Amino acid sequence: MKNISILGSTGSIGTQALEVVRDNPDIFKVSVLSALKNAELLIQQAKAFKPEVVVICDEGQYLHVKESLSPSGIKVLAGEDALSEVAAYPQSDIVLTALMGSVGLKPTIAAIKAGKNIALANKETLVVAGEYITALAKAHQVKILPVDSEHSAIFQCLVGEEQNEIEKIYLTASGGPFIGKDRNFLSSVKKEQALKHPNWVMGAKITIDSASLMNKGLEVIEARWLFDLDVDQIDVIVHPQSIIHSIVQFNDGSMKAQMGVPDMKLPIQYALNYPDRLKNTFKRFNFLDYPNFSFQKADLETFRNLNLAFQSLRKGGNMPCILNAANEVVVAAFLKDEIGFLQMSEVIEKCMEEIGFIAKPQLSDYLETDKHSRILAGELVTKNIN
Ligand SMILES: NC(=O)C1=CN([C@@H]2O[C@H](COP(=O)(O)OP(=O)(O)OC[C@H]3O[C@@H](n4cnc5c(N)ncnc54)[C@H](OP(=O)(O)O)[C@@H]3O)[C@@H](O)[C@H]2O)C=CC1
Ligand SMILES: CC(=O)[C@@H](O)[C@H](O)COP(=O)(O)O
Ligand SMILES: [Mn+2]
Repeated sequence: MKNISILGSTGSIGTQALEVVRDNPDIFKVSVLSALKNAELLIQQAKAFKPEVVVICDEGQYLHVKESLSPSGIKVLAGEDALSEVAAYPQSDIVLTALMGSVGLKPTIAAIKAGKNIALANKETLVVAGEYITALAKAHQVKILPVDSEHSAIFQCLVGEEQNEIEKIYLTASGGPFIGKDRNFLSSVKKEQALKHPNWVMGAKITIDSASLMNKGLEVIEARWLFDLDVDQIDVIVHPQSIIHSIVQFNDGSMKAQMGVPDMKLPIQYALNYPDRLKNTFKRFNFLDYPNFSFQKADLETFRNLNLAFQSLRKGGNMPCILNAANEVVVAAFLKDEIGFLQMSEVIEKCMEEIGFIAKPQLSDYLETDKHSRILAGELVTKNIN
C-alpha cells in the first residue's frame, strides 16, 4: 500500500488524483489532503478518503473544517506554513504537489528533506528554483516524478535509455484557444475566451498560461531541470490535437514519442505508481478519430511569453523566478479583468528588466526575488488600471 499526500487536493490535478486512488483502493491510501479555501470539497474528500490530516490554508475556515471533521478523528491544521509541516508527514511515501503557483516551493523542500518522493505537478516550483530543488532531491536521494503531461511523456520515453544520449526533446503545445490569431485580435480578448482550452480542462491559472503560451515557457524551464538539458536541446512544436504528449530525439536521430488521449489521470497514475503501470479503464486512443495530426512552428512574435521564458532560462540565476512571480500576478489581474491579454507580457518583461539579477541565488534570494517581482508587477498592474 502506498501512502499519498495530496497538496492541493481540491483542484483539477488533486481531484483527478483522488479518482485514481478511488479506482485502486488496494494500492493507494491517502494520508494528507489540503485546500486553500474550498472547505466544503475538502471536508467531503476527507470523509470519503479518511486521511490522517487535512490542511485548510484559509485560517478563517479552520473552525468550520475542524467541527465538520471532529467525529472522524481526522487532524485539521490551518495556514500556509502547515503545508510544509504535513509535506513531511512520517507515514506518507509520496507527495503529490498539486498546488497552484510558487506557494508549492516550501512544502516541496520540506517533503524532499523528509525523504519523500515527489509526484510533481506544481511546475512553478522548478521554474522558481529548479537548480536548488534538483540538487536537494539528489542529496536526499528522492525521486522527482513528473506529472505534467509533456514531462511524463519524456520520462516514459527515457525508460530503458539511461545510457543513451539525448540530442534534443520536443515539447508539444496545443497552441491554446488563440492559435493562429494576431496581436490585433489578442488586444481585446477576454478571460471567458482565454479560459476555453481546446483539449484540456484545468485550473484557471494554467489555462490562461496555455492561452498565452506561458505554460509552454514554464514547461521548457521545468524540462531543463527535470532532464538536465541545455536550453538549446529543448524545442517546442505546436501540435493542436494534444495526442502526442512530447518527443525525445536520441543522438542517432531516432525519435520516441508518448501518445494517448488528453487525460491527466494517466500521468498522475504513472507518477504515483512508478515504475509499474496500472491497468485501467481510461478512454483509449483510436487512430480513426484522428486521421490528421498536424504540427506547426510556435509564433514567438505574437505570443511573447514563450520568448520571455526562453530568455529567462538563457540568462539563468533568478530570472525565471522573476518571470514566474510576475506571471502569477498578471494572470490573477487578467482573471479580474484588470489588464488586457497582451499587457501580461509587457509587465513580465518590465519586471525582468528592473528586478536585480542574481547569478547564483541561494534559497533566500529566490524567496526575496519572488516577493519583489510580485510587488513590482502589482504596481505596474495598478498603474495600468489608473
Ligand atoms: N490541471 C492540469 O491538468 C495540469 C496542472 N498542472 C500544474 O498543476 C498545478 C495545479 O494545477 P490545477 O490543479 O490546474 O490548479 P487548480 O487551481 O485547479 O488547483 C490548485 C489547488 O491548489 C490549492 N491552492 C491554490 N492556491 C493556493 C495557495 N496560495 N495556498 C495553498 N493552496 C492553494 C487550491 O485550493 P482551492 O481549491 O481551495 O482554491 C487547489 O486545491 C499547477 O502548478 C499547474 O500548472 C500541470 C499539468 C496539467
Ligand atoms: C495537461 C498539461 O500537461 C497541460 O500543461 C497542457 O499541456 C496544456 O496545454 P498547452 O499548454 O499545450 O496548451
Ligand atoms: Mn503540460
